[in-house]
Amino acid sequence: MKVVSGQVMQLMDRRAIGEFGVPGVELMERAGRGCADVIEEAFGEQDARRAVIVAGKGNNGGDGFVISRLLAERGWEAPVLLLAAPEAVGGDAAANLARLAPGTVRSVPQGLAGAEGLLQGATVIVDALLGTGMNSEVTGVYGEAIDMINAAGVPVVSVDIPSGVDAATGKVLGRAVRADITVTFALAKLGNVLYPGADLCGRLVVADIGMPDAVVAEAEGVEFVDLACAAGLFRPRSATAHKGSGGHCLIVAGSTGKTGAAAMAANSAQRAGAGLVTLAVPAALNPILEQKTTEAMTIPIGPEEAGYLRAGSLADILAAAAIRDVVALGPGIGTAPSTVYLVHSLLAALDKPLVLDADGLNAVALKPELLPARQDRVTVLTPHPGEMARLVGCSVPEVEADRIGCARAFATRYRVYLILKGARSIIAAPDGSIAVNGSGNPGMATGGMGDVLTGVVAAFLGQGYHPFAACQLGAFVHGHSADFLVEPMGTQGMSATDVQEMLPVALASLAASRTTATNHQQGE
Ligand SMILES: NC(=O)C1=CN([C@@H]2O[C@H](COP(=O)(O)OP(=O)(O)OC[C@H]3O[C@@H](n4cnc5c(N)ncnc54)[C@H](OP(=O)(O)O)[C@@H]3O)[C@@H](O)[C@H]2O)[C@@H](O)CC1
Ligand SMILES: [K+]
Repeated sequence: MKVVSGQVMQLMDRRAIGEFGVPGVELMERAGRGCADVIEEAFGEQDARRAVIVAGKGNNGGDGFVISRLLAERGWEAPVLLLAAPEAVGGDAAANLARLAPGTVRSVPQGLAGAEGLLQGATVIVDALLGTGMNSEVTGVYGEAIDMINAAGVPVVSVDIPSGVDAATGKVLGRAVRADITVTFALAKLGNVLYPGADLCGRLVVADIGMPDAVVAEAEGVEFVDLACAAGLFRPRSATAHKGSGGHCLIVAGSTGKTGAAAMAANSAQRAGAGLVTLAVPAALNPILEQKTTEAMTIPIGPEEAGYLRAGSLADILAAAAIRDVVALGPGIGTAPSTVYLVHSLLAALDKPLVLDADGLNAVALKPELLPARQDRVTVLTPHPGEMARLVGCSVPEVEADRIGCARAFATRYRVYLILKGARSIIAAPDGSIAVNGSGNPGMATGGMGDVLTGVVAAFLGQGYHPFAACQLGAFVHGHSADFLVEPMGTQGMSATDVQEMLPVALASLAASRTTATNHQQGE
């Protein structure tokens, strides 16, 4: 599903009106109708049908006037609380304001004192205060109205985006409405899918407002990776599959005290569909990993007493990589100077697609200028915000303030693919393309989850997926697998190993979604 910023949506509206001759008032009519239909479907069965529309002076409010008129035509009581003087409303919104029956609108430009009673007995509140045109922190009467809506204890339907949420970033500007349903138009906005906006939207419905296909196709946006998107990217195994066609992953991992990271990365690669997995581990840890893993093969690296990877093992690792399809480097390797030197040497010398995580990333952060030495070879980085901050040389709050911008800038500058982890992981490609992962839950906030992701992404790369697809699938399947665990175990105490063991179930669900989609197409 394509997702755009509020600014891009406004450009799309202008193109539809200017180049394709769709009248703005018609777009507003369709937007209002889309909301009214959702309201009718969700709340229309109730005996008392009273929708209170809280409207601002812009076109978001204009949508609200259409909703009021259409619901009234369908037998609803649909009063409007307008937070501006009627004269302050202009354009298409003014045209729709003029079409409301006398007595429908109560205008309160100065404040809400005395207007609280209007919400009493409401079946639903329609939040039509602010949409893509919000341009500053919410204060004054708009802020009061948001507080009043949130305190009313009545279901809320937000028009386009919960008022107070920035459509470009999902951030709350001052305060924001908490909606039960949000009806957005033509395409979802970034603020509908990025946190905290995503959480404030409740159930998201994308209403078709007849935006011309060319305008939708040419709009600059990002891909939101949901089940349908991931299923479309996924290639189930063919009937003639053999272990050679599943790809062979080499996982270079582990140091004393961190054998679990190596085991989880290897086991997750296998659970995500890798044909074969080999672990290259410090020699002293080999007996432990022989025990911890069953399907994976292991290669002891370095002298017998070695509890960490050393620079002198470069040739051995290159030889191991030469007969494998993809290398994952970093889980649990530690930050010993000799290990860091080894990572730096491998960057240039490894002639295979490479996934770098954890201490592999910390080593790269010391010399990111080495990344271009990989030239056309595929490199995937999977940093969490702390690792991203180290890579860029900034603070974690700076990364979090603009996750998409930060991921895109690094990926394009260093010609790498990057998965910036966190709620709604951002996937960036060297050409600047962005995808936002839609799966996952707070249960994943625990150690080892990154090692699982590394194994999963390596498995998809090893199977020959395009790197951008491998990153999208890797991130989605990782979160989707964890989502299957929420019902039986909640979000506290879920472990990375639990997620690893659920990976085949997540893959099966992608395959099933593909089959359903194909059946639908054939049935059409
Ligand atoms: N264009 C189209 O054809 C279609 C658009 N559609 C709908 O239009 C919406 C976008 O409409 P929009 O551009 O009029 O902006 P909107 O979100 O209503 O708010 C802007 C108004 O609020 C004000 N304001 C801003 N920030 C504020 C704040 N913090 N606190 C208080 N006030 C603030 C600002 O005033 P200003 O500061 O500029 O004086 C301005 O007057 C979009 O989300 C969708 O619902 C659909 O009908 C489909 C067709
Ligand atoms: K709104």
